[in-house]
Amino acid sequence: MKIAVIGAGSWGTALALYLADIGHRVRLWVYKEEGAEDIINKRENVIYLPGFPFPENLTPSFDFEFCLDEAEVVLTVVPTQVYRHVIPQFLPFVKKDMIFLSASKGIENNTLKRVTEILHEFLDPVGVEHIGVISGPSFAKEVAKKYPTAVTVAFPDEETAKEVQHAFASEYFRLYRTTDVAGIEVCGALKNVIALASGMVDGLGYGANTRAALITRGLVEITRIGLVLGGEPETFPGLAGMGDLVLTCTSTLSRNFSVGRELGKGKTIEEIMSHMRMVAEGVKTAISVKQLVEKTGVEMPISEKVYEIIYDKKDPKLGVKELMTRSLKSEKEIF
Ligand SMILES: NC(=O)C1=CN([C@@H]2O[C@H](COP(=O)(O)OP(=O)(O)OC[C@H]3O[C@@H](n4cnc5c(N)ncnc54)[C@H](O)[C@@H]3O)[C@@H](O)[C@H]2O)C=CC1
Ligand SMILES: O=C(CO)COP(=O)(O)O
Repeated sequence: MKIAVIGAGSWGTALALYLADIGHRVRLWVYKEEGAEDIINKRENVIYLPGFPFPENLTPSFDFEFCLDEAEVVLTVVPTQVYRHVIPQFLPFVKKDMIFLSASKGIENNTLKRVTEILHEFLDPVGVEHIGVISGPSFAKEVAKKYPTAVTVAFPDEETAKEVQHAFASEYFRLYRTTDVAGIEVCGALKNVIALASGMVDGLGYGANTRAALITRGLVEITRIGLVLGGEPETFPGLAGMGDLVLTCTSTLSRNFSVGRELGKGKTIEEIMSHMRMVAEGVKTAISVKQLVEKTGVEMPISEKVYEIIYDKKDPKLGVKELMTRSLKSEKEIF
């Protein structure tokens, strides 16, 4: 297949390398920023994913027209909050039979749109029919190292999901398919906020008990809002739900976990972000979650606490205490 990957961060690059490795023709759009010329000239992502040279069927470029030319699949992998600025730049080169697939994990601030909803806003007028999402437990570096990985691909119509599933699968990258686009996207976005909380309790010096409680109750919280936002119940225990939640809540490879850990140790978000070039989507998604709670009335105590710690500068230790001393509940209560 001819594939355009929009966004040469660590995940866009890992996916581009992977898809080239299994024989597709891949063009990788690179955002023009300091040092980005090196990615093109050295044919290696020396900024975001060093150590993995590009094969000959993977071409990095700053030019959208070149990247989208003849593309059958367009994989979008930029940070959630910049989609609205990036899409208009490639829109003139979109053809209606292109398949769009988001690999980003977040919810846009203020509009509270999932990434495929942002894509629909721009691509529906062009007549693009197939817009889906790929998500699941998948650290870029581990995919680049070809470690066996399993993710989920979702499209509203099963046939397109099946087509992408088969085109993308290999002996070290396995895909499951579903039609639950909303559920998959909500899982991918919200696990980042819980991963921040998991990092915080690690930074505070708490142990495995605390982390296990957080993951379990985090999944309840994700399920609760996910169902309200149209997700299907089977999605939440799956790869994009429980799978990715466990991955990012337990590994220092996760940027969200790592940022949470620094917050737990007492640093402010401003200090942490000042020397971080990569994106930790949960930091912005926490704002969307607060807005979602206000809009829907759904209770999301862990995520709300993450917001308060980041933005209201609440002491993380106090945050944990407040969570632990909430009114006592039945475990059967989801809502
Ligand atoms: N890194 C990973 O292991 C995984 C990341 N993701 C998701 O992929 C998405 C992209 O993240 P990463 O590839 O990790 O990025 P990254 O954190 O490695 O790099 C940031 C990327 O954002 C780009 N960027 C910054 N400002 C921009 C702008 N104004 N316009 C266009 N691009 C801009 C940078 O050029 C760079 O490519 C996120 O939603 C993330 O949650 C999903 C699965 C795994
Ligand atoms: O989503 C991811 C792995 O599935 C990556 O998580 P981080 O963005 O926290 O690094």
